[in-house]
Amino acid sequence: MATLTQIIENRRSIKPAVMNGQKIEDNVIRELLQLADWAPTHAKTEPWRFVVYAGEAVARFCADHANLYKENTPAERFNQGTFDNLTNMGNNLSHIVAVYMKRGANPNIPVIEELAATSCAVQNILLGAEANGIAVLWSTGGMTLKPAMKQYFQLEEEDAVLGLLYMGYAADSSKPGARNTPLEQKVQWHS
Ligand SMILES: Cc1cc2nc3c(=O)[nH]c(=O)nc-3n(C[C@H](O)[C@H](O)[C@H](O)COP(=O)(O)O)c2cc1C
Repeated sequence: MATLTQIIENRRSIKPAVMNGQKIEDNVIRELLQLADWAPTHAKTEPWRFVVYAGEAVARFCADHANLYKENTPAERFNQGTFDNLTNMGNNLSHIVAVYMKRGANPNIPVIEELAATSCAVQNILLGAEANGIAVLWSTGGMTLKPAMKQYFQLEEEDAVLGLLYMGYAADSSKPGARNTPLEQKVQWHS
């Protein structure tokens, strides 16, 4: 069994294009959502929300996503390749989990904390997926961050979509990672 350090270091973003069509059991997705639900949360607002697309709903969501792009893009900027990409995004994957932050009613908790907590929930999913040999891409592509997607999920003004998790299996999910900036340049250490 991999150690937590190995799981963190080995986790990589895996694009849907290299996923192989193999399906994840719904129960495994539920277990990953359970991990997400253990994220830290200031004042216990628990702002993370998930919309899971499985089975035939995957293709339906991808078609909706492509149509959102078409309906909200001026004709002169519309790109058929982008439309086709969004339409076909689900072809090789298993589940799509849309993640959004539901702004709580506690005004003492700033939005940044709700976003931070929801991001922690996503990382729990990513690490749980890595531990289970599941490939994931956290994507903000297409219409994910656009107002049209917020409307699609019927969100309020202060809520926010954080991303779409494209999940499946891939033959090689253990490519070495790379970081451009040495850690030393990101850390100030006072003692
Ligand atoms: C908030 C967020 C949004 C991302 N959106 C995209 C995306 O739209 N498309 C994509 O290919 N990768 C996306 N990624 C994945 C990053 O490209 C990836 O994490 C980065 O290249 C580092 O690689 P690693 O995750 O394998 O360490 C996103 C990552 C984060 C954290």
